[in-house]
Amino acid sequence: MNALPGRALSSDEAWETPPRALTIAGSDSAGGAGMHADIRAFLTCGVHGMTAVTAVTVQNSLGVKDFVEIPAETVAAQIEAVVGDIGVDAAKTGMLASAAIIDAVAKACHKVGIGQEGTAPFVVDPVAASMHGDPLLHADALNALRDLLFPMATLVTPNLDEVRLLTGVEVSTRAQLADAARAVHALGPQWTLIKSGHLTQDPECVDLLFDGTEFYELPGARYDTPHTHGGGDTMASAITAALARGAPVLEAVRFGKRFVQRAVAHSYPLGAGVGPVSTFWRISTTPV
Ligand SMILES: Nc1ncnc2c1ncn2[C@@H]1O[C@H](COP(=O)(O)OP(=O)(O)O)[C@@H](O)[C@H]1O
Ligand SMILES: Cc1ncc(COP(=O)(O)OP(=O)(O)O)c(N)n1
Repeated sequence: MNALPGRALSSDEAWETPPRALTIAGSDSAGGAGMHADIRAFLTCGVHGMTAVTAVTVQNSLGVKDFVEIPAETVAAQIEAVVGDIGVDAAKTGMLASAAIIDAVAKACHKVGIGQEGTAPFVVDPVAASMHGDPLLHADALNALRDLLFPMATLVTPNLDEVRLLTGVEVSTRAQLADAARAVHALGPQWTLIKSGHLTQDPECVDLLFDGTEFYELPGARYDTPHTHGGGDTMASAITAALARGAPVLEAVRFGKRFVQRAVAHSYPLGAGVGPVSTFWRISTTPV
C-alpha cells in the first residue's frame, strides 16, 4: 500500500486487502457527521473502516434531538472484537458521550495496542457538541477526556469551543491559536491540531499543528457556505486513514487539511438546516 493517499487507487491496489482503521464514535441519523462521515472518508481514502458505536443520535439538519448511549462494556467489547480478529493500523474517536464510555475506551485501546504506548496511531477528536450547540458529551466527562484519553493520543484535533471547554483558553484571533495549542499540548498528546473553522471573521481557515516544539501553519481558503456539517469528523478520519496507510503525522495532517478543504468546497444543502461536507468528489466516475 502506498503511504500517500492523495490519489485514486490503481486497479491492482483495489483488489488488495486495504489498511484497517477503526472509528469509535456515535451515529448521525442524518448521515452527515459521526461514524457515517468517518466510514465515507475511510472508504474514499482506500482504507477498510471498522466501527465501535458509542451512541445513537436522533439528528437531522436542524440539530440533535436526543441520543442514547451504548453500554460502556459493549463499546469496549466492539473494540476488542474487531482488533483481536482483524487488527488495526490506526484509530480515532468522535462522540464518546460519557465518562464511563471514555474510561472503557481508554482501557480497551490500551489493551489492544492503540495509542502512544501501542503500535496503532490514535487520533482523539474531542467532540463535545454539535455545530448547533447540542451537547454530545456530558459536562462531567471532560475530565475523563483530558485525564484518560489525551495522554494516549498521537494527535488531538479540538475546535475552538472544545479548546475553551478543555483548557479555558479563549481564541478570537489567528494570533491566539499558538496559546491554545500550547495549553492543549500540556494535556499530554504527542501532536495537537487546533482547527480554525469557528474564527468566522478570519477571511481564511488557517489551522495550527504543534508537536511541543515546532508550530506548523496549515493554510486554507474559507469557503462562503453554511454547509459544513461533519467537517471535523471528515478531517480527523482522513488523517486517520493517512496514518493507517503509513504516512507520518505531519504528512497525514497536511493531507487531512487538503481533504476537508475539498469536502467543504463540494458541500451541499440537505433538509431545512445545515448540509454536510462531501466526499463524492473522491468517487471514481468510471462506469460499472
Ligand atoms: N467555511 C470553511 N471553508 C473552508 N474550510 C473550513 C470552513 N469551515 C471549517 N473549515 C475547515 O474544516 C476543518 C474543521 O474545522 P472546524 O469547523 O473548526 O471543526 P469542527 O467541525 O470540529 O467544529 C478545519 O480544517 C477548518 O479550517
Ligand atoms: C454523532 C455525531 N458525532 C459528531 C458530530 C459533530 O460532528 P463534527 O464534524 O465534529 O462537527 P459539526 O458537524 O457539528 O460541525 C455530530 N454532529 N454527531
